[in-house]
Amino acid sequence: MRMCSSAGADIREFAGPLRGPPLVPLLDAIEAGEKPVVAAIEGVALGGGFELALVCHYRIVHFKARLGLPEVTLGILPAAGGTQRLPRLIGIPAALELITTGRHISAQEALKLGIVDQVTEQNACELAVEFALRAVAKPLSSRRVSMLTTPCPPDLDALLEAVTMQVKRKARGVMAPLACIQAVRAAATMPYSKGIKRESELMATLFNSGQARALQYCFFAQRTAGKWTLPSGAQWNNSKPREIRSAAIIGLGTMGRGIVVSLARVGISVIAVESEKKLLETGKQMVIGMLERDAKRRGVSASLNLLKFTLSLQDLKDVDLVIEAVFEDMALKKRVFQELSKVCRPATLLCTNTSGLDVDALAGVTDRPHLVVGMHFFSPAHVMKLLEVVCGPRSSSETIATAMSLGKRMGKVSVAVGNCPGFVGNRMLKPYLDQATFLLEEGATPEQIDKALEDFGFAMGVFRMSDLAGLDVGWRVRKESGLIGPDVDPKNPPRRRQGRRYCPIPDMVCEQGRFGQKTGRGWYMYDKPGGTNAKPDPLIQNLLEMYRSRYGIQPRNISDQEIIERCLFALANEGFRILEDGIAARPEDIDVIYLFGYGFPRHGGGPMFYASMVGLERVLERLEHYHQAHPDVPHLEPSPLLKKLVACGSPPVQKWREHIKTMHSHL
Ligand SMILES: CCCCCCCCCCCCC[C@H](O)CC(=O)SCCNC(=O)CCNC(=O)[C@H](O)C(C)(C)COP(=O)(O)OP(=O)(O)OC[C@H]1O[C@@H](n2cnc3c(N)ncnc32)[C@H](O)[C@@H]1OP(=O)(O)O
Repeated sequence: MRMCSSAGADIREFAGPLRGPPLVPLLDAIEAGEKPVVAAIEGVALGGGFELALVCHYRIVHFKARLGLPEVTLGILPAAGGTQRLPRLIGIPAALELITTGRHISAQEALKLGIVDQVTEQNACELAVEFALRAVAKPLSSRRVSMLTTPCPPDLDALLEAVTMQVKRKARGVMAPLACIQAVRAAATMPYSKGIKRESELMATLFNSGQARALQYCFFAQRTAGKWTLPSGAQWNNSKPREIRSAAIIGLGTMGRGIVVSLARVGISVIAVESEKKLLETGKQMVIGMLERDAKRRGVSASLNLLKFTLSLQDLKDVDLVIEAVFEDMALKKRVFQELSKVCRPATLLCTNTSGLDVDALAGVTDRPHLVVGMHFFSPAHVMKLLEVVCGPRSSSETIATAMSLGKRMGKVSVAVGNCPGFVGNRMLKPYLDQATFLLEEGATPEQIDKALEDFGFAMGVFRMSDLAGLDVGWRVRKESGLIGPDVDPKNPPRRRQGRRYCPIPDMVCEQGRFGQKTGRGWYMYDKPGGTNAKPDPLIQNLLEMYRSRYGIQPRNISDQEIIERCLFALANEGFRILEDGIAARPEDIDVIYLFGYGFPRHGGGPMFYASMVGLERVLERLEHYHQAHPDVPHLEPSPLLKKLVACGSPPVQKWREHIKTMHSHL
């Protein structure tokens, strides 16, 4: 049997009624056949493709092939016998690890684990034919994997318990890995005929679950997100990116260092620029350390020869692309861009790593606005997968294509977005953070809000995340935007700014020098500056109590449901506005940004998919309810697009585009 490449079942088919003959009896029949069947595997054998290989009597694999059972990442389990055959073939511990993580393995690892019989650098198909001819005379009984007895460790229960705990810790609230463990237990404790029934029952519980729908949506959303289009008709598949051989990074702070590492490890020459000798030296040492650790982990040599460190912008005259990563200050960035305009050759692309400033205003101070684009990395930039490519109204299609392709080369999930304050991710963060602090005023604690969000599946609750990011960043932005400081009208009521509700608690926390993990104190307390172990701080509790009594706020019990609804529906509501404004082209783009940049749980699909899963009508009703209770919070007022979608019968996410008037207008 030749398997050029099989990615398994067609995932799109899971959305509708399943067609075709049932797979399990078909596979059982191949295995039970009297003629030897040899699988020749090239490319990939994943999911159902791998399960098909498991019913063959022998497996020959090309050395570049990859194998795996990634079903768990789609919210399901390998339901064509995979959970029953793999443990029989390689034992419980190894099978559990592969099935519960869904990771792909190389041909060499498959050989080591005993999954395949031979790895070849030649044509796998030709070798398989030779193999089959030799196998004709041999008995097949020991080659029928379903007939084997599962090698069972003596401490099976303890092992399964340990893996269950590990899975629960890593993937809180996720159903599929737990069902996988139960299916593997069946392989250890039941004959194949019963185990396969158990596999099918477990699959049935997962198959129609919201989690499976969300995870399968994420699979396609991630692939859709790279497919940008502009109103001009220019798009991902008709715009040629430029080849980037050399780049320069301005600023060796946390972001700059991460970007240097991301570029150098994919073979791009990098010139790193700092303004002072001491900063340059510190940055250089840190970059070298990061690259060396990264290379050691990947078993390659560190590409230090690609790096150059300098104090002079003059050294950038020949680079293909510059990424500015200086302090988040518009005047400073403008000075840098003016200088770059003078120094760099006319064809050099000028990119900014701003997390929310106007990319077009920066383009406006250069001699080449069409070659200016935002490349918003997420911290730490060498670890986080997300890249927002911010398209100004004057960015050319070639510039966008180049930034998107460079992101892909660096292993990022790149999403093209429009230019507005905060772009997509940080613009949506504002209403989310506001709701969290309003809930504090009303009676919740940081740990209660974080727990509700972490139980929902977020990698980190909003306060722990803010402590990690640094509270001073937002404080500075609020000062610059006149929300605090001398510009505030003294007649302004204390908990209102610019005509709407304002919570000053985050400012009060910063006034005490509590900037988060880096100062050892923030919304939580830590063992030391830079510590990561967050503990509730009685001082924050006191601050909240004093604050409430000063403003006569009677604290009330707030349910987890209210926390989730107010934080997440406000988040999605801003997402609808972003779609209306044409800042994101598709709901999938917003979801991918939140999945890869903000720790939104994959099994929730992202804020927009989550809203559709809850039901748009319900989201609208709850937002109306909360807006009525808090009329001074405009973010809670349901967006016109949400209302329109509900009026149109709440179409699925993939159909929202048909209802959005201004699609692409700002990209
Ligand atoms: C009450 C009801 C009871 C119901 C019981 C039901 C029982 C049903 C019995 C079912 C039997 C189960 C069989 C099996 O166990 C289930 C499966 O096999 S699930 C599928 C598992 N496979 C995967 O998860 C693989 C997914 N794909 C990948 O990992 C990668 O795509 C790749 C194959 C490694 C290739 O990667 P790249 O080269 O980077 O390319 P892309 O990722 O960009 O993909 C290119 C293109 O292909 C599309 N695509 C890839 N795989 C699939 C797939 N399996 N199905 C559909 N489409 C796929 C991908 O989307 C890209 O297309 P584009 O989106 O760009 O148009």
